[in-house]
Amino acid sequence: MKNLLTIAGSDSSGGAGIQADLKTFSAHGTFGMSVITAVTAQNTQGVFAVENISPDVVGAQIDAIFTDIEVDAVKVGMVSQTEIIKIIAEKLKKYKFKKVVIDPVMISKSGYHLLEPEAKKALIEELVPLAYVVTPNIPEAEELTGIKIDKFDDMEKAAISIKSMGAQNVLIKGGHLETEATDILYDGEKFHYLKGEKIPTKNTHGTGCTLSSAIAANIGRGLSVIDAVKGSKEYIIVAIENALQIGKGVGPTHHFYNLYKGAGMLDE
Ligand SMILES: Nc1ncnc2c1ncn2[C@@H]1O[C@H](COP(=O)(O)OP(=O)(O)O)[C@@H](O)[C@H]1O
Ligand SMILES: Cc1ncc(COP(=O)(O)OP(=O)(O)O)c(N)n1
Repeated sequence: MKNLLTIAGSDSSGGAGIQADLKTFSAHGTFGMSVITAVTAQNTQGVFAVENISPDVVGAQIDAIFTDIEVDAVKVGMVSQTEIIKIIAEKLKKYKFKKVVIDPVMISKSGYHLLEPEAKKALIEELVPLAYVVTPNIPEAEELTGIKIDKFDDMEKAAISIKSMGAQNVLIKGGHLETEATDILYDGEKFHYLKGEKIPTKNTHGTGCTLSSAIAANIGRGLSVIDAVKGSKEYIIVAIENALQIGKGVGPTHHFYNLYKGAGMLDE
């Protein structure tokens, strides 16, 4: 059994954040653990309140896990404040932990700023350099790089720019493209296109969280970056195809074990 850790915010409606990550870890046959950075009051229609956890308690949660349990991979999601980002970076360095997937969550689909604007600098300087894989969506890649993204060429330029910030591998997610959902992985040498058709659904709450935690699970299971990302792309497609029409707004992706066919997991 592989042990996976998510460091992220709680989504009360269960579609994104810690809850999506833990469901994804379970669906990948791994044991999920969580360090909670913030509690959000959220549903399919929006984010209504956020309470950040103190940096000391975030740090104590990380210590509690790393001093006791072997961790195979970490995913970092919502981290709203500079001091929270700093303590996470400090602890990942202290435990010399390298298999880190960073989802640079900034604004929810409903438009709420999950990253306080003044914390962007710390995200770029402290966390992105620790990423084995960083997974911005198009608006996040634009915000990180200042590059306006209209076409694949711009996604490639943004990936090069984010790689130069210190991340080892950059996955620019294409869920915000108009006509297709093609993601681009840049490993410093090659661009790998993960082609995807746009599934006609409004129920895409938690797609970014689901994809990044699937990548972390696959890396924790020992897959190469490209195989981890390919398997996760298969996983997110099935999770979106089976997304749930619950609530009055944007419904969540759905995870269950026997839907998963990516990365040969069912053969193990
Ligand atoms: N309607 C869709 N059809 C198919 N794939 C999608 C759709 N929306 C998002 N995706 C995929 O979901 C993953 C998450 O991407 P994205 O939605 O851009 O992230 P975020 O939730 O961070 O905004 C990517 O692999 C993207 O291509
Ligand atoms: C607590 C929490 N963390 C992250 C997000 C963002 O989720 P994401 O999958 O990137 O996209 P949306 O669900 O916002 O569309 C969140 N909403 N809440």
